Amino acid sequence: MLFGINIRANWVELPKEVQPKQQPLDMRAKWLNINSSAVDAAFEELLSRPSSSSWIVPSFLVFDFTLRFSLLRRLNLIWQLVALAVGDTRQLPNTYHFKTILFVDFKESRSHGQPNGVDCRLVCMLEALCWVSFRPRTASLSNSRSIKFGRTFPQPTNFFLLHNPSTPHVDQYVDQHPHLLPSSGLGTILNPPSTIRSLDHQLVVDVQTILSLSVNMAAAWETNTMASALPTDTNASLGWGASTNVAPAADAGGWDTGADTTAPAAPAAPTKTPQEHGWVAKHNYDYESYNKSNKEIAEAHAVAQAAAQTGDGDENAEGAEAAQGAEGAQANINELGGAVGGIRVGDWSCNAIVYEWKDEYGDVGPKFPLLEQQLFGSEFHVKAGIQFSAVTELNVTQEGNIRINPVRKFEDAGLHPVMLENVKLAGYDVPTPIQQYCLPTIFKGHDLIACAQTGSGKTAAFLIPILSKLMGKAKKLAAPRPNPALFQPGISPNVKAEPLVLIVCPSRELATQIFDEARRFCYRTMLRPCVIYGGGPVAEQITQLQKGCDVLIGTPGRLCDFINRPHILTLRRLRYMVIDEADEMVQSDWEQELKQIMSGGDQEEGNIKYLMFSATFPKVARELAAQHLANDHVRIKVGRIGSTHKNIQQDVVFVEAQSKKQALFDLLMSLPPARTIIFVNSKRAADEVDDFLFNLNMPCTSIHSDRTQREREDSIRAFRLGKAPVLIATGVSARGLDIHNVAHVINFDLPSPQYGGIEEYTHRIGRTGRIGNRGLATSFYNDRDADLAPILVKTLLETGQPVPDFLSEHIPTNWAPGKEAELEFENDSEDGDAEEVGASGDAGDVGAWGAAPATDANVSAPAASGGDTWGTPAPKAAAQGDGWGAPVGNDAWGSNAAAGGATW
Ligand SMILES: Nc1ncnc2c1ncn2[C@@H]1O[C@H](COP(=O)(O)OP(=O)(O)OP(=O)(O)O)[C@@H](O)[C@H]1O
Repeated sequence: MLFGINIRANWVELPKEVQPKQQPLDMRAKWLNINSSAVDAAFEELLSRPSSSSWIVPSFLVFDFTLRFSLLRRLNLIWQLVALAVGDTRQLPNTYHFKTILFVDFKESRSHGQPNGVDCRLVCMLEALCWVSFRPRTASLSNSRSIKFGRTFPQPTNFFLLHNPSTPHVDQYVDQHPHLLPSSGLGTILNPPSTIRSLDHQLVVDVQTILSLSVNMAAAWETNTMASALPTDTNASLGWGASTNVAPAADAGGWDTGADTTAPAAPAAPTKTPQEHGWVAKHNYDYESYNKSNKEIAEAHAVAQAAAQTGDGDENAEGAEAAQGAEGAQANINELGGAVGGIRVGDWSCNAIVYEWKDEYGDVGPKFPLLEQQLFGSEFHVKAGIQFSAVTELNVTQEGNIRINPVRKFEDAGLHPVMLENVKLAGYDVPTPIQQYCLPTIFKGHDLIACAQTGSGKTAAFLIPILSKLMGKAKKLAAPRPNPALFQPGISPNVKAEPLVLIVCPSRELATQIFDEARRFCYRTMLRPCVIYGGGPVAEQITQLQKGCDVLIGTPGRLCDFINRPHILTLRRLRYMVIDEADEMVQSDWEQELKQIMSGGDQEEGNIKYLMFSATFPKVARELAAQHLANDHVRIKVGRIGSTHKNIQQDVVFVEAQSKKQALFDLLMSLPPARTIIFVNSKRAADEVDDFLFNLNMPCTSIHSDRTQREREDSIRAFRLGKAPVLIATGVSARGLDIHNVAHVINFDLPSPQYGGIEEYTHRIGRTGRIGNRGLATSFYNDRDADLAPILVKTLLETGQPVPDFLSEHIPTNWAPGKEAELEFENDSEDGDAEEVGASGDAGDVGAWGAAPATDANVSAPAASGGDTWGTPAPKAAAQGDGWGAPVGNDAWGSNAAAGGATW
């Protein structure tokens, strides 16, 4: 049975008798039938190919892989379509097998374009194929999923891939996987690559026609009828079909205009392409790199590490570098495989290069110029911006029995000399306010809750003092470790990880980012940082731990997994535990994990200092957090808890739901191209928006929790490097991300209270306007966001942002310019006594933390003490208003502004 029909693009319902009756087969999938003569001829050609007579029903299955589903949904879709296609043997007299399965793979869109996307799709296809050919009469759909590769096909199957030339990776994939060919016994694939290619040429035009008709399957999924998924409304005002998912004409490859066709008029094409507007070309993936096996990656890694860390060390470094000359240095960088920040293309973030300590180094390790360049020299690091001084205007409030004297200069902080050098190498001239208070607090050994705006340097606020303090003691405290020169995974004796510092954070991306920062500050020291996170390669993470691990950064699930394997990880030596994004950690689903981690060591009571950090800290989270800390813990906040920064311009525009995608595209095309993050509230929306923009040639990528870890890391890397300067993300996956030159954040969906509300809003927009840079945040608002409106308006007023007319009813009645301090924010209110201690004048933010009355027991700033006798004098409380360093000229749109030549 061939489900053929006419070119008028009807989506024809599956005949009643083969419609599945029960879940999970109760799908709304329908058949796309095409009657174009050219396509039909090609189909006939396919059908005429030899096949086993044992096939009961020759039929076609057309899979449209242009859809952007998560891996799970893709699998479900495939399974369910296959089930539909073969018929339900419980309902039908015969088993329907396919003679031919035709996979239409025509468009490289983001998730498809990703290397793992390719693998996933082909794996899905092959699994589907296995299943179709193999399905026992009694097998249920769920059982069938357990069918694995390696089983031989009972009958030959024709397996076709149709794809257009813009997706050469399919050919590459088949070329690189000869085991898929018949000789392996894994079925008969009658179209070796050459056939695929010739088929491709025959059919490409028609495939594009199919494409133009089938793009909207996703909408049909929801609407119960494929017909409604087709554009029926030309909606002249927008130039788009009523269905927001309908692809634009620019992408569609043209509608068929045959005589019997009543195809809708194509929507108006955008007048300019993104590239004409100055956006970089959309990014093609480097499949060669990403298809490397873990073994190949590990080998390249070993070579690179050796290249980065050779030479006699410090004293010769300058001379060696000079001798190397520009050419030599370049050659060495090339040996790092085009690595940026010590991570090569295609490598896992957990395998990024770290400084490998050798026993013969004495107290301080030698310099390695190439490694130094990788760690500190990247142009992709966030640099302090022109508005750095604005950070100092914020009031600092501290609370608790202890009073901390801030340090105004790194030189006065009693840092280990190597740390001081690393701080300079990182380009930090002066500490930010949160650092001014955290450094002495941590040096003095207090537990701490610290709250400061997004992008204000909280990571360094804990890393610098902790690592500096440990540097002098590492030899005494650290666990034994193998000689890095001799270490061989699987052969060297197993050494368990016994970190001194544990940093826990909610997202994988944040974990790897903190790891990057730790790699910098551990440079030339014995302290070895490692990162472990879900989705990453377990074996490789264990290998890293076995090389030595003094500073461990991790996400809760993977941490608990390793803690439960005491031969891999023990917390018995732990001295510091840091919980980053602490409000998220204490409030979310991690209660069990956090409990296990906090009590997971057999350390002596009181040995561990607990430190909690976040930019937002609702009262309930603060109370929960405080339960984990010592009674005399210090609490520090910079500005109002959860406040946004006035370096971020916040625009709110009214956009109806159905117009959002068009509005988004128009917005991106109305501003100079610049690195942009677009936030949505669901994984599905992330997929859809990404598809929409990508099909309009916007250089975008996306990330959410259903993506494989490979895809996630690759997306972030592409965004960080500017290859894909538009990132679509769900909120959680982007918490804490610190990416150079993010000039624009767009809330495509505002975070309603069930999506994190105003705290989530603060974190999202805080991806721009970091560390003194200016940024723009645009939020799409419509009536569905009314719940958020009152607090959103106060947030706007607090930093002097204009309130749009449609939100003016939410302006508090007693509001007047200059009364920012009187705005009431529920989550900031407490009833205690606190002392405002820092920064410029304007009192008005007192009493945020409550609890014990403040005493005047000034704690002097740290002398070079605690065994770290590094000879630096104890810092004096410097006068306020140390300049914040020269502006680095990193203005909101900065150098990106130039149309036609955006630099990322
Ligand atoms: N003293 C400093 N001078 C210059 N740059 C700094 C300084 N301290 C930190 N930075 C840089 O500022 C950027 C933001 O820091 P970080 O990511 O720690 O912010 P954060 O406060 O943790 O933000 P979020 O709440 O969004 O996670 C980083 O790129 C960091 O390297």
